[in-house]
Amino acid sequence: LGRDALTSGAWRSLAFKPYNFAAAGKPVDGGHLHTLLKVREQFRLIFLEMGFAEMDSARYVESSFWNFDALFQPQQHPARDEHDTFFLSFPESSRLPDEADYVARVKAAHCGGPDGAAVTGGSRGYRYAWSAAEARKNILRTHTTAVSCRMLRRLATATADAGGVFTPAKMFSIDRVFRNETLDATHLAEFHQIEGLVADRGLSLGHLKGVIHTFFKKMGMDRLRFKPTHNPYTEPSLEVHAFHPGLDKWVEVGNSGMFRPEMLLPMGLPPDVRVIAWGLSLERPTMIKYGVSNIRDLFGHKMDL
Ligand SMILES: COC[C@@H]1[C@H](c2ccc(C#Cc3ccccc3)cc2)[C@@H]2CN(C(=O)Nc3ccc(OC4CC4)cc3)C[C@@H](O)[C@@H](O)CN12
Repeated sequence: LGRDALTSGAWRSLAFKPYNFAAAGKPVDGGHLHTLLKVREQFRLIFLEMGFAEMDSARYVESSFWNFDALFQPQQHPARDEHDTFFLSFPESSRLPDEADYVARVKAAHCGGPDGAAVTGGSRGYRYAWSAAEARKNILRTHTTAVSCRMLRRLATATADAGGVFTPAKMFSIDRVFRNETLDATHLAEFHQIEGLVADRGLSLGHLKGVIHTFFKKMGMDRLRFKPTHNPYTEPSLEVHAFHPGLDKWVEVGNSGMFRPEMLLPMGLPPDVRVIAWGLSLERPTMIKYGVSNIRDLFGHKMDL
């Protein structure tokens, strides 16, 4: 009906179909899990069936101490400046952990010298004047490895409280992390990191490769390649590549390594305890699984996946 037919009253002479009040209404969409959260649940189930316990990762604001210093990441490392990391203006800084002895060992590890070598089993450290003020600066955590760090320190103190009796641990986390980087079709200022770790005596690179094989095999990827790389807090470090049957090509699927003694020994873990860990993102597998080319299509109203 054009506007004039309505305003001129011509509609009065038209025959309208009688209302069918018995007609069923449009089915109401009862709501559904966001695609990312569906994939997060799938990863969570993979970890749980592998016997991993979930870490408490509910802390987006972190101190530089836990996000960087306790991980033996030096204060002048490029990842620690403003163009990679979001620093908070208020509260600008937080207190260092109350355990002054632990902070002192972290400082010694960074400073190096005889004190550092004594704490880290001989590492030369970075030989610079470590600043407590720098370590106190608050940031939005750049990786969930900060959570792993807190949990490993807790494992070390629990071992001490148990009179030195160490209990092995398998832990994971899947949560948001924040990077101050240029946005593009596949990068946002935040993403979800997935991280798993195993702490035990006698772990080797073979165990690291084995646990990663088991993890990715549960996603249908059983052809893996490990490529040497570098992380400040792991040595050795390995990039993980997998042959994706659907895409019929090799895909970089994550990063991994063995946490360094300069990180573990200051925590007070028994010197023969090794920690292997690996990480990946949640967005990358979700985009591949659902054929999303622009990461922004994972968010907002266009979500009809
Ligand atoms: C700044 O961005 C880093 C992110 C993110 C990432 C990288 C490293 C870690 C880590 C770690 C780590 C290392 C040592 C010890 C502890 C944690 C975590 C996330 C992904 C890691 N990546 C990534 O997720 N790729 C990926 C993962 C799964 C997947 O499955 C699909 C079904 C087929 C497909 C792809 C690799 C690349 O995408 C990389 O270019 C982007 N990376």
